[in-house]
Amino acid sequence: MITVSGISKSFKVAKRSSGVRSAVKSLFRREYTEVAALNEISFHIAPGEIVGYIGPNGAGKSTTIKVMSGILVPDRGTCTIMGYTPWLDRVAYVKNIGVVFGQRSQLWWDVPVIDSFELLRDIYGVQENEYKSNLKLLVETLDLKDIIHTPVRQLSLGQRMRCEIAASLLHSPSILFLDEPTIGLDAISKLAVRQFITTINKEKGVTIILTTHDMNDIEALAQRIILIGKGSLLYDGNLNTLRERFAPSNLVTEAGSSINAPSIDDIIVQMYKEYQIT
Ligand SMILES: Nc1ncnc2c1ncn2[C@@H]1O[C@H](COP(=O)(O)OP(=O)(O)OP(=O)(O)O)[C@@H](O)[C@H]1O
Repeated sequence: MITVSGISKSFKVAKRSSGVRSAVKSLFRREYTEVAALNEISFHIAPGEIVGYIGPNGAGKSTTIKVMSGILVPDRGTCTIMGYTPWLDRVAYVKNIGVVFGQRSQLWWDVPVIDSFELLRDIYGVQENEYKSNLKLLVETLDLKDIIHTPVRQLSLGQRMRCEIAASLLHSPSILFLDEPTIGLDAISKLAVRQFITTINKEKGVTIILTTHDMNDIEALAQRIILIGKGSLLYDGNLNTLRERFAPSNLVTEAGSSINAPSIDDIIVQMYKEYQIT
C-alpha cells in the first residue's frame, strides 16, 4: 500500500549572524547551510497496519509525513502510495488520505466546526449520503455533539483535536497520517483519541501512520515501530522484539544499578543512546 524507497530531503537555510552589520551584509551576500532532514529512507507498509513512526526532536518524522502526503517534494527517491506518487498526483491522491498535524489546524478558525466540515465535504466532493453517515459516526464516537456548532477558536485543545481527527476522516480515506495527534491532551482526551484510532483501524481497516513522543500512544496502538534519527532509518520492526532485546538484564542505569521492568520510555532512551542520536 505504501512503498517509500530511498527518500532524501535537504533544506537550504539562510545563515544569519546577529547585529546590524551582518543584517546589512546579508542583504547583498546571503550564505546558506544545508540541513539534511531525510537520508535514504525506505520502508513498506501493508494495508490495515498501524505503524508508530518515532524519533527524537528534529529526526525527520514530520518531513517524512509531509513527503508522504504530497506537501513536500523529496530531492531523491520514490514514494508510491496506493499507486500514486503523492507530490505528482496530488488532486486524485488526497482523496485517499487523511492528515492530522497536531500543531496545525485544518479547520477555519472563526467559523463553527460544522461549517468547516461542510467546506471539506465540498472540497473533497463527498457524496451527501456518505458525508451524513460518516458525520453521524464521527460525532458519536468522538463525542462532538456539544461542540460542533462552536467556532474553532473557542474550543479547548482536546476538543479541537477531536474535531481535527473527524475532519480528516469525513471523506473515508484508506490511510490516515497522524503527526502528534495527542500533543497537549489530558489523560481522558488521550484515551479517547487512542480508542478512536483503534476503532477506525479495526472496523474500517484504515491504515495508520502515527508520529508521537508519547510512548504510551505507541504501546497502546502500534505493533510495529519505525525509528529514525538524524534523518536515517535505524530500526523497523516489532515492539515486542525490542522489549526482548532490552530485557532487564541488558539494561543498566547510569548509576550502575540494573533496571527491573523497563518502560517503553526506558527502551526508547536506551535505543537513542545505542544509535547515538540524542
Ligand atoms: N521548512 C524547513 N526549512 C528548514 N529546515 C527544516 C524545515 N522543516 C524541517 N527542517 C529541519 O529538518 C529537520 C527535520 O525536521 P522535522 O520537523 O521533520 O523533525 P521531527 O522529527 O518531526 O521533529 P519534532 O519531533 O521536533 O517535531 C530538522 O533539523 C528541522 O530543523
